[in-house]
Amino acid sequence: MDITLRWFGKKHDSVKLEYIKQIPGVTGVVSSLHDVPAGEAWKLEDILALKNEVEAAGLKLVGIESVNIHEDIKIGLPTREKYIENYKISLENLGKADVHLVCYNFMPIFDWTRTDLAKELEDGSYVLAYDENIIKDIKPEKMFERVEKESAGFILPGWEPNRRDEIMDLFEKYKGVTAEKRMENLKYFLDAIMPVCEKYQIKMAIHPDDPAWSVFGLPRIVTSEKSLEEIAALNDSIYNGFTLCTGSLGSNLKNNLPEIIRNPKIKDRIHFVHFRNIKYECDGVFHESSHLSSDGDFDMYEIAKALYDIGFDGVLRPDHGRMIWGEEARPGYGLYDRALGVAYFNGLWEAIRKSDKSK
Ligand SMILES: O=C(O)[C@@H](O)[C@@H](O)[C@H](O)[C@H](O)CO
Ligand SMILES: [Fe+2]
Repeated sequence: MDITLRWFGKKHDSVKLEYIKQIPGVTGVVSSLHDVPAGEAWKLEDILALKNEVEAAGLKLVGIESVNIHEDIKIGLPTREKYIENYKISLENLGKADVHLVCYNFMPIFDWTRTDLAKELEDGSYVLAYDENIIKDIKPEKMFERVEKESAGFILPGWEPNRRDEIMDLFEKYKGVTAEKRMENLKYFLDAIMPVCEKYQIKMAIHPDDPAWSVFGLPRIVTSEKSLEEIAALNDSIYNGFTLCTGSLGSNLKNNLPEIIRNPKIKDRIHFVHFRNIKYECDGVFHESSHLSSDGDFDMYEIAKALYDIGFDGVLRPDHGRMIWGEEARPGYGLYDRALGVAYFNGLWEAIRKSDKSK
């Protein structure tokens, strides 16, 4: 297994690769070409430059998070052909650069949604939080203002200010695009790219919708055990797989994470794990918590145990962390609490491994 951290590149991240390297057990990072807009083909030289930079710090570039999908592919417009071709070129170049994991999502218009990027907890730490009551009453354009104001000067994935103008136009384009249609569009995309993934052994890992239900009236399709089963069935290739993001999928408390991990139709397709915990305050209102089971709603031991039991040997990373010890960084992506998350996971994993009587 590779334990990694997400790194946004020198230009977009306050966390240094050298510091990531100091976290016990971390072998690499997942990163992206954050300046390439969704839909454009990635150049081999740019990928190699990123890879060299990571390797110079003694780490591996274990995967890409994310190669984003152009909205026309998600909507199923005729123009998708061009963007799918570009996606295939990006994959090919990643394969040539020896990168074999790609995380992506199929969320309409927005990536993850939060209503508060710096909610202060009792202990003085700051966390990302979600309140369905606010989302219910707010217009999407307003969300941009909210996010921009609170993002400490960093650009958040999916909420790039230059996307604001597209938003209303996109809402129009999404009208009438049902969940079923979106699933078909995902199949169309997967069928087109899988031959390239097979050729270069690139594991595609779709990220669940966050939160795991529809927001702003836009249907979301990666929200439950059933939807993961459906996605696995869209294309039989093992390269059509998942990012098991505990915090996203688990935001719907009906989703039983250990059970989903053990599901025979899903388990071999889990290529990437985002390991984190959340805490519900009341219905529809939650905040991200420290990784510790007792601080949140998930039993992190049971999640790690399920991963151990299925023989998980892919890539794992802590997902978001709290902002602690006065750190200033991208919301959710400070160094300190994510490093604590890694240490905690390492402890769980060692204990599970050593108590395995069958070994
Ligand atoms: O919540 C996060 O920060 C990430 O897990 C997602 O933004 C994730 O990178 C994307 O959805 C994957 O495309
Ligand atoms: Fe995630």
